[in-house]
This record gives sequence, structure tokens and C-alpha cells, in this order.
Amino acid sequence: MTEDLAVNVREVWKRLRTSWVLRGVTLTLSRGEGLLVLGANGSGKTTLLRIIAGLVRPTRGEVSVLGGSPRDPRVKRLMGVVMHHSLLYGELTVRENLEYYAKLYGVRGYRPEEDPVIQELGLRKFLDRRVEELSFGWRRRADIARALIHSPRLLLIDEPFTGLDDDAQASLAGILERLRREGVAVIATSPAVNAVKLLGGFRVARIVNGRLVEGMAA
Ligand SMILES: Nc1ncnc2c1ncn2[C@@H]1O[C@H](COP(=O)(O)OP(=O)(O)OP(=O)(O)O)[C@@H](O)[C@H]1O
Repeated sequence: MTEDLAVNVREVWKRLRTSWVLRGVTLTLSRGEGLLVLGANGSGKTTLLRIIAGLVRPTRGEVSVLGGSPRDPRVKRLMGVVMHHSLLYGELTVRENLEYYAKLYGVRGYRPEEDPVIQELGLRKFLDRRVEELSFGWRRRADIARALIHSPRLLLIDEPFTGLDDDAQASLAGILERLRREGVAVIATSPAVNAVKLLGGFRVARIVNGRLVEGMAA
């Protein structure tokens, strides 16, 4: 497999119970590239992200991330993953959560006040609030900051814009574009086509009948 590819998915098929959710998905992504995966509810976007994140095994086919297996802990260390479920601890404050994850990832001297993502998402005013007290959109923002704490080289983010207000959508889109320009590979999903406008610098693909079709015409 090619080492300089951030993501290399080859002929991946996935059966869940009795149905085939993915049918021969092939996809490559280089460092510094962004891909927006569109698809109707239930089309398989989350399943594809889980497979790339190494959280689910493909039934058939191969996946390589940054030259290795996505299930290898050394590769996992290089990924940032934001799925539907929050990985934050509700009874801890945002600051306590971020400091905990920074320590877990071996990030030294992490200070939330100096984290540009905290600034850009407007999270500073919520740093000392318990996560369980935050609204969905603010908890989601905190989860995104959590996923970026260790400067991942690949970011996988499931439905980043769902449930966020217009300002948060715009600042998140700015962060994703900035990360991409800095060399991070980013895969985001969306059930709504308006995400294309937010992520102008991203390639666009769509899952249709289990197949990944590149381009807006899909
Ligand atoms: N663990 C599972 N067992 C059986 N079927 C599953 C499982 N997880 C997902 N599915 C089915 O696989 C299909 C794809 O689900 P997936 O969550 O990947 O879609 P999605 O495109 O992310 O949907 P949404 O936009 O609603 O989040 C759906 O039909 C779903 O019901």
C-alpha cells in the first residue's frame, strides 16, 4: 500500500445482518485533501467512517490509513474521530475533559485558553461548565476540540454541521479548511447538500446504493 496516502480504501464491501451496506467502495485521499461524503439517511456514511477509523471490519476489501492498518494503535494515535456519540464525560467540565484527553494522548503543556480551536469555536466561555449542562451544539463543539487536541493527521468527522447554528457551522467550516491547508486529511459526511457550500475546497462524493460516486453530478 502507498505510504504517502492518508487513506486508501480498496473494494470495501460491508454486510450488516442480511443487507450489503457498502458494495465495492474504493477511495484514496492524500494528506491535505478534504472529502465530503454525501448520502441519504441510512446510506452507509457512518459505516464507511467507522471502517476507516478501524472501529468496524470490512466484510471484504482492504483499508490502509497513513500506510498502516487503521486498527494499529500507532495509526489510531494519528487520527481524530468525531462520531455521533460524544466521548466527553458529562460530570467533568469542558476544561477537565480536554486536560484529561491531552494527558491521554501525551500532549504536554496543553492549555485550553491557548488552543486556537477553542477560540474559533467560541468555547472559551464554557470551559468551566460541566459537559452535561451544555446544549447539544456546545457539547458537539467541545467534542470537536477534543478530537483535535493531539494534532491528528487524519480527521474523520461524522455530520459535522448537524445541529449547529449558522455561526458555529461557519467557524467549523473555517477550521476544517484550515486543517486541510495545513496538511491534515479530512473526511466529513453530510446528509444535506448545503455542506458543499460550506466546504468549498473539499472533493465531493456521494454514497448511492452502497457505491461511492465522486463528483457533484452523482
Ligand atoms: N449494527 C448494525 N446492524 C445492522 N444494521 C446496521 C447496523 N448499523 C447500521 N446498520 C444499517 O446500515 C445502514 C447504514 O447505516 P449508517 O449509519 O452507516 O448510515 P448513515 O448514512 O450514516 O445514516 P444517517 O445519515 O442516518 O446517520 C442502515 O440501513 C442501518 O440501518
